Amino acid sequence: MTIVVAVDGPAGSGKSSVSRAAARALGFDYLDTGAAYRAFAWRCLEEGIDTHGPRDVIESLPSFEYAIGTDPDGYFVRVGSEDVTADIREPRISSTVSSVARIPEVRAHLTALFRSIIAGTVKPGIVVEGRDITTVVAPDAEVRILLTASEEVRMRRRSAELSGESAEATARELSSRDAKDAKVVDFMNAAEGVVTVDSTDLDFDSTVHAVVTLVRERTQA
Ligand SMILES: Nc1ncnc2c1ncn2[C@@H]1O[C@H](COP(=O)(O)OP(=O)(O)O)[C@@H](O)[C@H]1O
Ligand SMILES: Nc1ccn([C@@H]2O[C@H](COP(=O)(O)OP(=O)(O)O)[C@@H](O)[C@H]2O)c(=O)n1
Repeated sequence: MTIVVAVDGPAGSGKSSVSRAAARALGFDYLDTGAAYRAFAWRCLEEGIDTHGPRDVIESLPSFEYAIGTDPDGYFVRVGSEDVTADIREPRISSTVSSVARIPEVRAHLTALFRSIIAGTVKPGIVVEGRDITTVVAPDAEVRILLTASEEVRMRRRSAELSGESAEATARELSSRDAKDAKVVDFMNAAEGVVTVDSTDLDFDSTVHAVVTLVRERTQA
C-alpha cells in the first residue's frame, strides 16, 4: 500500500522544495499539485480563454492535456507536447492562477487527476504538496503536514528565488495570492490530525529532516 504524505501551506513556505527533498530522502515520488493549476492557467492564457468568468474556463477542461514528472529527480511539467516547466513560474501566471483555481469544476477536475497520479505510484510512497491536500485531495493520508513560516520569511525566501522581480512586487503578489487562495481553502490552520511544521527559524535541511523524521515515526518508511 502506497504511503501518502500530504503537505499544505502558503506560498513561499517551502512546500515544493522541502517536499521534493523529503521524497528523494525517503525514496518516494513527489507531486507538485500547484503546477497543474499553473499549467491550466498558462493554457487558458495561451488560448485566449477568458479567465474572468467560469464558463469558457470550464468548457476548456476536457481538452486540457497535462503531464508532470513525479520522480524528485525527473521533474517536468508538460501541456500537450509543450514543456512549460519554466513558463508556469512567470509572474503573469502567478497573477492569474488564483482566478481559475477558485472555480469548483476546475478543482474537481484536477483533484481527480491528482488522485489518479497518487493511485498510479509504484514507489513505496508519494509526497503530495499544495493547498488542500490534507483536507480535500488526501484527507486519509498517513502523514498530514501544514508547512508554514512567517509572512516576512516567506516573502524573503520567495524574492530570493525570483531574481526578475523586485522584493516589493514579489511581496505584494505573494500576500495577495495568499488572500485569494485562503477564500477557497484554509491552508493557514492545521485541520484535525494535521501536524504543523513552522520553518521560520529552521534552515532548509532542518525542515527536510523534520518532515522525513515525521514520516519515519508515523510509518515504517
Ligand atoms: N526552511 C527553509 N530555509 C531556507 N530556505 C528555504 C526553506 N524552505 C524553503 N526554502 C527556499 O525558499 C524558496 C521557496 O520555497 P518553495 O519550495 O518554492 O516554497 P512553496 O512551494 O511553498 O512556494 C526556495 O528557494 C527554497 O529553496
Ligand atoms: N492544491 C492546490 C495547489 C495550488 N493551488 C493554486 O495554485 C497556485 C499555485 O500553487 P503553487 O503551489 O505553485 O504556489 P507556490 O505556493 O509554490 O507559490 C496557488 O496560489 C493556488 O491558487 C490550489 O488552489 N490548490
